Amino acid sequence: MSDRVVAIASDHAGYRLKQELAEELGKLGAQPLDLGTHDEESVDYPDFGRAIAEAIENGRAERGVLVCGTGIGISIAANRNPAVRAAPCHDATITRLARQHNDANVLALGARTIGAEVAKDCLRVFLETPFEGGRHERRVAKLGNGAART
Ligand SMILES: O=C(CO)[C@H](O)[C@H](O)COP(=O)(O)O
Repeated sequence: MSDRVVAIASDHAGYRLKQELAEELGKLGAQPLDLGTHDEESVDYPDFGRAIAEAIENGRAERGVLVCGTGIGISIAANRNPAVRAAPCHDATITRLARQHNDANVLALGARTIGAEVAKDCLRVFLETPFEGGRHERRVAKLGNGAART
């Protein structure tokens, strides 16, 4: 993959991991679009889930990466936008399946629940794994999400 814009955002709990993953995105050949937060001062994760969702919806980014303490709250926030299919993931296997079966376009990670190396594995698999299509196409269509397949 090359020159793909990937938006990335976190709350305070995910800030440090988000910084590491933004650097990793560059190493993987993607262009990180950092939508904050920019330090460890306490903030509200819905604001950052929404920011990523808007970047996906308006085409500024092809995919997104979100980090909060657990990956749960920030993925709930992003999934309120119908352009988003955000998947909270904790290892490479579930990340691969989130791409192959669910065509997830946002990866959500928990900085308090997984280590940085596992998070980097998830990121690589998220970027490299194609959607399988076939029977999954029909099911993803029933989710009602309007985002283009990526
Ligand atoms: O994981 C999260 C949401 O799902 C948040 O990062 C977490 O709730 C933040 O907690 P605190 O304000 O105690 O740092």
